[in-house]
Amino acid sequence: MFRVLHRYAGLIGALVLISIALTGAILAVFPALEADSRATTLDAGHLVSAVSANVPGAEQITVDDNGRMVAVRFGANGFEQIRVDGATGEALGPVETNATELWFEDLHRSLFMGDTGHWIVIGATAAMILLCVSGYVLAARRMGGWSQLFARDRSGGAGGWHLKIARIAGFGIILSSLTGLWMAAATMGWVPEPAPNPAYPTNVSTGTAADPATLTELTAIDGSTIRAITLPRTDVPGMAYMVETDAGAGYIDPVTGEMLSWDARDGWSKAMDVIHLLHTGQGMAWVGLVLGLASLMVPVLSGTGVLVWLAGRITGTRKFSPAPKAEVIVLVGSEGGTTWRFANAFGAAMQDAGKTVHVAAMSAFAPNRYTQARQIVAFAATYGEGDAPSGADGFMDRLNAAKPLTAPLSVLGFGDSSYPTYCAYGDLVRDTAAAKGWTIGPKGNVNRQSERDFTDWAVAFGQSIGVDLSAVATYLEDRPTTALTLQSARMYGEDAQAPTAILRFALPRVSLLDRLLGRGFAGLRAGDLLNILPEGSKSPRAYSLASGTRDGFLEICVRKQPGGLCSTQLCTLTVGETVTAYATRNASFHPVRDTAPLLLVGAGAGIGALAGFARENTAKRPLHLYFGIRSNQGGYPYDQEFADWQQDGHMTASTLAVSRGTPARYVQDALEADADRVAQLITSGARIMVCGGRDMAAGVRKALDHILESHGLAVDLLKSEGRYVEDVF
Ligand SMILES: Cc1cc2nc3c(=O)[nH]c(=O)nc-3n(C[C@H](O)[C@H](O)[C@H](O)COP(=O)(O)O)c2cc1C
Repeated sequence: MFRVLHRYAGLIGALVLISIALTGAILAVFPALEADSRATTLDAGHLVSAVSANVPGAEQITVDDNGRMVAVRFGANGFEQIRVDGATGEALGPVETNATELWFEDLHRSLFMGDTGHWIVIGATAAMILLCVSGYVLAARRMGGWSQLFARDRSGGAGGWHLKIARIAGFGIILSSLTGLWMAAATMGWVPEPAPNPAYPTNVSTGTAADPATLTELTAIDGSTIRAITLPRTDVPGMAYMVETDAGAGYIDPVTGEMLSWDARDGWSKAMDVIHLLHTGQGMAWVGLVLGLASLMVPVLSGTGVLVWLAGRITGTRKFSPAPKAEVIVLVGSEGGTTWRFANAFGAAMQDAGKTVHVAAMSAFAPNRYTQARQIVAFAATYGEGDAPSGADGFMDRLNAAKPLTAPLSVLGFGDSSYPTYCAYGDLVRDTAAAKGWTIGPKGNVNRQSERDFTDWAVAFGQSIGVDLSAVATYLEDRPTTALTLQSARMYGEDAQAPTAILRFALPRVSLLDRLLGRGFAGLRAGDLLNILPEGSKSPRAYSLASGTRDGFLEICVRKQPGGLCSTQLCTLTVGETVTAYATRNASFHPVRDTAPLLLVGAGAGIGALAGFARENTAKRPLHLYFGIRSNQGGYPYDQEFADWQQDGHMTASTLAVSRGTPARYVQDALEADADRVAQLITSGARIMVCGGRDMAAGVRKALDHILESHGLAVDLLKSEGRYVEDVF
């Protein structure tokens, strides 16, 4: 329901909302431009005396919300409004209306359409509130609960920006909209006007009026609190000063200076003042500027929102049911995105078999919404050392907190059997659920996105509930792949039986849509993955990118594996030949954008991503590299670049460990040898990124634990703080 509300309220109102928001943002600047620094220091009596002397015939003195003081008198051409210097009471010249401000005000309040426009604006403002509230509900679901609303979000593209901006700007937009609606209601007379209303005195003295600067009650009023003073007419005896201040309104006798009647401003009227201030910023310019900034985000949010919606339509995502209506809940724990392909295929096959299906990220796990669920299925990928993928953020906490449902939970793990922690996260989910009392459905693992593993499990699952899913593989939409042309190849380490190639491919043309949606080959960064489909296999192999889209080429570092299908094909590729590939994001292995030093540790082909981080380090943050290779005879990968980058500041220092050199040492030995410097870097806040083989990563963890022990730190602690990340293969 919230998704439909959010989508349609947004699409219908987008243009009107953009116009209201932009004009609101522009109007918010006027108070800051117009704020009058000549606020008065005089009391009301001396002010009236000075203004009367400078503007003969003045009948009223008013002060607007920005402190501009105006004297009004009846002259030859009717009423005249004269700006007055609050500090001296001197006349500054006729008031000039700001035509631009009036134009924007008219557009903002009624789209130049009078009452009809006013109603459209009221409707659109209400839609804006619905949009923000439904948006917050969706954001909380996506982040895994309200307590996680502001947790770090690693998604990129239009959707990522939409979420990041909306979470912050939403509060300002809601505040502006609510106060705007209230003011519109007040204009329409739907809320009582709370102005103070003192009784007109009947006992005003009729003698000669005294100099206002001598009237006790008038001079007792602080001039800076005045909103308006109406002066008694000299030709009509028995008239009193009418004074309106921040505190209330009353009448003062012009002869005796006595306060004849007074009506204090009540709480209601003060609340209206605050609402007015919050909406217009008048009287407190910075509030206006903050809210104006939030309003400026409305067009950005409309644009990114439309792109998210378009992306769903263009990729042809099948329409699944909302969670409370679905019999089958499919939850996806993915990092690189490939698991979604299987989940969507499974969901579509189940739907065509007559089931109502809901497909969502594991991070959106909300068991209390699964009121019709008969089956819950989790497709869970594994990362790092058996860790959860980012798409399952918060899942385990909620599983632990939830009461088991009667619907059984089936877990299909996605992983790679070359990892010792093969599908470990899927196993963890299954074991935890079983321990909590959930009934566990058919289990299975999918190795390297094997369609056969997937089909085997799906068929077994279907049988368990009486549904034929033997054709599930036909629902697998293939990812769009691209032919990449090799531009250059550099080979190293052939003497040491560790052939490693740096392959540079031409960046394919990136469509505008991909660029806007941040997908395909658009917006890639070093550390993202280039998935290559070797000839003769449907199973892609992922290589870390050593370059980003901005570099204008795609570079990977490949270690030739004995008998390896893909690495052999890549290492024998010649310039001008092509490979079939697609790219996926690996946001958990991007350097966090801050100024903390980077400590990069890697070995073998792991140097690719690390070299990419140095290449993109245009901000020249401190960057220290420890890098292990088998032999440096005849050079090693990126040897020339490292020298250049150290010269131009992209890299602070690089330390090489050669396992078949003299002295023979691994990268962890190099870290131990530099223990003091390493400890100093980490204790001063460095972020550590490790890339390469599993054994190397385990050795590095051990060495760092040893180095950090005496400093009260450990790798696990750094990991939990997000300061230690690994990309291990
Ligand atoms: C950096 C990285 C680390 C991985 N770590 C593991 C692991 O520890 N255990 C495992 O079984 N699979 C591991 N895998 C394999 C993925 O789980 C597997 O490719 C999965 O299908 C990816 O799904 P996704 O694209 O939806 O995230 C890893 C893959 C990458 C790229």
